[in-house]
Amino acid sequence: MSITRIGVCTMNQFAMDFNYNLQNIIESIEICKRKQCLYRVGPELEVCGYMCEDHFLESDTVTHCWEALSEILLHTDNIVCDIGMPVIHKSVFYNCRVILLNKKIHLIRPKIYLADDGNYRESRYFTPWSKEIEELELPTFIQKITGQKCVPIGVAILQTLDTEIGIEVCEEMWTPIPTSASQALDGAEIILNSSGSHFQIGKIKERTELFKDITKRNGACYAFCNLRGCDGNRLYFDGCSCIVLNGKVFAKSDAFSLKDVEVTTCDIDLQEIRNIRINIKSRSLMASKQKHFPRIKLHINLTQQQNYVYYRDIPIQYESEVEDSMACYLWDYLRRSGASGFMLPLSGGVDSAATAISVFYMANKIFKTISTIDDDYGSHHKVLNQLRQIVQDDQFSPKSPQEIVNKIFFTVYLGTQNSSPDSKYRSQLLAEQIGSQHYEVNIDEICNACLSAIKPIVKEDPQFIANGGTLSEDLALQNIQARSRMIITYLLAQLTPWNNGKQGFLIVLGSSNLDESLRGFLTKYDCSSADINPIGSLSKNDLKELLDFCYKTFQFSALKLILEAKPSPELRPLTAEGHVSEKDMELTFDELETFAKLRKVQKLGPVSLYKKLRYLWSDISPKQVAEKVKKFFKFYAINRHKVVSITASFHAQSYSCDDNRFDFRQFLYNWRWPWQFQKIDENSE
Ligand SMILES: Nc1ncnc2c1ncn2[C@@H]1O[C@H](COP(=O)(O)OP(=O)(O)OC[C@H]2O[C@@H]([n+]3cccc(C(=O)O)c3)[C@H](O)[C@@H]2O)[C@@H](O)[C@H]1O
Ligand SMILES: Nc1ncnc2c1ncn2[C@@H]1O[C@H](COP(=O)(O)OP(=O)(O)OP(=O)(O)O)[C@@H](O)[C@H]1O
Ligand SMILES: NC(=O)CC[C@H](N)C(=O)O
Repeated sequence: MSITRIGVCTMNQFAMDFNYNLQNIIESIEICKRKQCLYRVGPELEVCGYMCEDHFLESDTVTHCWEALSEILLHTDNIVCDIGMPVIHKSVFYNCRVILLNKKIHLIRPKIYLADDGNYRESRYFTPWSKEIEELELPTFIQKITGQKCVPIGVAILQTLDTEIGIEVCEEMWTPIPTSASQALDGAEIILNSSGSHFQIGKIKERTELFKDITKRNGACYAFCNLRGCDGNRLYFDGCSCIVLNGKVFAKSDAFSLKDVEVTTCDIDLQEIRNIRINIKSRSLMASKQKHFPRIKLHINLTQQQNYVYYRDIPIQYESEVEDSMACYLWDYLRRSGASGFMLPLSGGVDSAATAISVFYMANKIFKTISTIDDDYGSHHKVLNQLRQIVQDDQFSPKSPQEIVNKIFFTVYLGTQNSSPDSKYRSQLLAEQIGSQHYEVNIDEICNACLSAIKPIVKEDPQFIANGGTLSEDLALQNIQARSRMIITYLLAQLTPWNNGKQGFLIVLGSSNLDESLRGFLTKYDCSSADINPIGSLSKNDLKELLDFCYKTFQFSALKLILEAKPSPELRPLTAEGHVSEKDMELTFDELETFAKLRKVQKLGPVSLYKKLRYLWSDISPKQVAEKVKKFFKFYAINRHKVVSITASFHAQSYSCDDNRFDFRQFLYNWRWPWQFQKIDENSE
């Protein structure tokens, strides 16, 4: 047997916060030493954090990384430290791994395939490495510590006294022929992948399948090391690091945890890799033809492990990944923003209930963390201290998640003459069950004051359609209610801490969903304009699933009532048939979700989308399909401008329509789409 133990460090790094990141890295190295790991691997760009975006283009960022590295070097006695940071070589920026051992730098390994789709734009900052190994001259203050003038930079396999290690950086694993496959064929037994891989529904499963597949085909130990936490923007890195051997997951980090540093490790018997490889003949044939990678020698024996614990294949399943990721994201946002809590306009509908329940979910996670005293990482103390700082009470010791919610979460029902008693009741009941401090404010007077102000200008009082008015009058009367809600919410967010004798401000949460944003069924600069929107990339159906899951988990009766109610903006006079969103939108939420997926995930334009839907919606005639497709694109085009100014949303879905970072499309269209609609008409005859 040949046993080795690697320390895979999942780290919650904060973009551009060098002190905090360095402290976490040093802590992770010390934990690795305590756990007798001889190789410490960290996530992608961990020194400066990921996403620094255009800060990656500032040479200061790279200089600060070297400064931090000068301290990390002092902790590298008898342990290989594999550190992620940007490096400049011959005036070109590279996204690199820096391999340290015994106060020396042994290799700088730049990324060779950059991440450039979806949420990533790495080639805006970095250049992929495409050369043979070269020599990089170290900054003089580093030379003084390492005693080296130059170190190798390029792609190589690390050769220790007893095994060989391949290095892969995040996106390289997602390519059709991953670098790890070639390195494994050339003899690397352990592959280390350091990543900054964000959360999206279903992605953890997809990733794990890739690791299993790579190690099954080749026989290898694959250690995937991911970042954790809010990236400083809309993404949440889910952590979920793991160690996989020959197709089986042997160890994994806690998913969606509040730990800033976590070291995952397990004992790997390298003999198991060798035995498998020898016996796959087709692999042997391929390996015999594999191009040779240069070797970098590390004078260390990695198989010093005397004890051996055998691990079993661990299933990776997360049924609450959306709730968990949103909760962790909100916690990072809260503790880093300096705010003293959240404020939410709570309407008694699905959307704001989903936002509210994600704050409760966050509190529940905090409560569980601070109730677990025997955790190796001191998370109990760290999280409790952060919470005490936020609530401005150094004795605060909550006995339930509701007690936490009560200190940091404020909700407000903003009723008008068009609001129903049912929605008011649902809002108040949910607030009571989750523990938020709930207010009720009637905004009729504010709307009336606005209308009085323009009285001298307008020819007569505007009326709702139900009272004989035009569509313009009706929309204006709806929008003034919606916009007044936003103003009152911000006013309360600013004054609530002061009113409670506390310092600071509250973060205003928004809750407009994906379907309504795509269709433009929202008032620009109303309650959809907030500081941050946790649910913006989720469809109404996703949100209903989320509420249903939370209802089953927490048994809050308010959630059941909310799920049973018909979505309504309640902005028009109450009539017998009510003000029903789907009727107003002229499209159902199911239809909108289908459009969202086909246009964004499958990248279908109006004509291809129509052709696809003819088969998917075979129960209606091609003409009816054509009408729905044209209706959708008309509304989308008229309203796309609303998405430009929409609140930043937490990214959770592949079909998000976020115009600022994910779904780049113009916002001024010819909404008649004459060319495309003519083709659709020709095809539907
Ligand atoms: N091309 C363009 N580029 C930039 N801006 C453009 C523009 N076209 C119009 N605009 C601007 O946008 C304005 C129109 O947008 P906006 O003010 O939003 O108003 P609008 O789209 O006219 O009406 C809002 C709609 O959302 C519905 N709603 C509102 C609130 C809540 C809910 C709910 O479900 O709870 C639903 C409401 O029933 C109504 O159907 C124009 O008056 C103009 O100022
Ligand atoms: N009466 C209200 N009190 C407080 N906030 C409100 C009220 N009406 C609307 N809002 C705010 O405006 C947002 C948009 O309203 P919208 O009707 O789309 O959502 P919802 O009421 O949460 O859900 P649903 O669409 O299922 O009714 C709400 O999520 C809420 O934040
Ligand atoms: N940082 C990266 O290279 C990430 C890319 C990868 N496609 C992911 O989404 O996880």
